[in-house]
Amino acid sequence: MTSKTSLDKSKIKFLLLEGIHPSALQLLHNAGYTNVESVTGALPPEELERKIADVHFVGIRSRTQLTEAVFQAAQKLVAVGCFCIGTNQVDLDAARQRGVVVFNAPYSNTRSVAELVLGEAILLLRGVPAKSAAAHRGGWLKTADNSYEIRGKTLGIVGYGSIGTQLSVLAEALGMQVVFHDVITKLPLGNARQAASLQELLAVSDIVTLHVPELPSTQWMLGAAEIAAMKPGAILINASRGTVVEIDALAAALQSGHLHGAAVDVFPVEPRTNKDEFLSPLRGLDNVILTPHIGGSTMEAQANIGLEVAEKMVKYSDNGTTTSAVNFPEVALPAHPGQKRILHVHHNVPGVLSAVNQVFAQHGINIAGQYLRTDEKLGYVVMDIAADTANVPMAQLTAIPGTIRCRVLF
Ligand SMILES: NC(=O)C1=CN([C@@H]2O[C@H](COP(=O)(O)OP(=O)(O)OC[C@H]3O[C@@H](n4cnc5c(N)ncnc54)[C@H](O)[C@@H]3O)[C@@H](O)[C@H]2O)C=CC1
Ligand SMILES: O=C(O)CCC(=O)C(=O)O
Repeated sequence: MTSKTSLDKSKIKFLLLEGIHPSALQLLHNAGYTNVESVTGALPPEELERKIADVHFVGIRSRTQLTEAVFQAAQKLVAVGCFCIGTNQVDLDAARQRGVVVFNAPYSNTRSVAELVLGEAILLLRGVPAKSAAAHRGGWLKTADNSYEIRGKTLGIVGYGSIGTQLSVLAEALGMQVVFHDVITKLPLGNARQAASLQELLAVSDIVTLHVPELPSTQWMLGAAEIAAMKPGAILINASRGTVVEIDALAAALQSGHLHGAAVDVFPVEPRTNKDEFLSPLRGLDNVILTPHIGGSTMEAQANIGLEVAEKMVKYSDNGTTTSAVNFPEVALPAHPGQKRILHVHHNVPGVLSAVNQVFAQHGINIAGQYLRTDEKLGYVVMDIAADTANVPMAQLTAIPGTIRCRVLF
């Protein structure tokens, strides 16, 4: 159980890792948060644990692993901003157990990923990666053999969410037939159709592209058997997560000629910084486009993500708003000017709200506004009380059984 009173804005420390776009820094500064440290790459675990000890807000992308040990070291942390879609790099339960809110940007780089995948599909169907590699070595592979238009080909999309559906629309505009597989029954856009199973999708697709999150159920979902079930001469694209495809099985299928080509943006192990060496069994295969996890790395996407996630962190810091948090009940209590605001985070067990209200009643403190939201594990209540309340009974509020964190915001 922890309790603290809000700090002056200049004392609230932000740590932004992995080269987050300057739009985030600008937004934080404009909102009065000037104590911001920006770091280009991801930090090694020990350095991260040391650095995060006095940080209130941390911003990361996909390479920083926020583990139980990191949260243990981050005693002052109140929120995490994932400047990306995926949140698999964060131990969301460890964060929630400590009352740490996690935000992300669920849509800002969707279009960038969809465009890259489509571009790669066209290049691979024409054998461009291999022809380009040969030309760099002085070769000249002028031939139409094994070169195809994208028009009329079948695109198999695994994971028909934000990226999958965006890609579906773009692919149909180019004359492709779209078939998708999802664990949920989804409304097909345009002329797309939902396959009865992953096996059916693999059997009919000329290009298979993966857009599922990293989950226990998606781990290694494309292994040797699934790759063998793809059409001979098909193409595989993975811009989801590196744990979705068995990379050795993919390398073998490319070497044997079963697959015509592949584009891979995400890997089971990725270098932490741009100075670290990239190691992969796919290196040296000319029919493979290898990219350094840049599916969402466009100036447009990064600038928008910077604004979106920084704004979410500012709103949480300024007034306790958790709208669109990924691990927390969503609360947005309108400001009641001139009043004190208290945040109380607790385990979702019976009686906590009633105990909180009893504490205020005992002290004759009237509650001007109160908003409680719960999920299956957590309760989060934001309360406004009269500004002239001389002493907020923090010790009593914090002592209520089930309390995780209680603080006076302003
Ligand atoms: N390469 C890159 O730079 C980027 C990679 N990504 C990755 O792409 C993933 C997908 O992003 P969004 O489309 O925004 O996510 P989303 O959550 O909108 O869609 C994911 C879809 O996958 C489905 N799904 C989940 N488990 C499945 C399974 N076992 N089989 C079939 N379908 C399953 C879900 O029902 C959902 O429809 C992200 O979770 C992230 O890991 C996202 C952005 C950039
Ligand atoms: O841009 C990044 O660092 C990560 C992009 C990504 O994989 C995501 O948004 O989930």
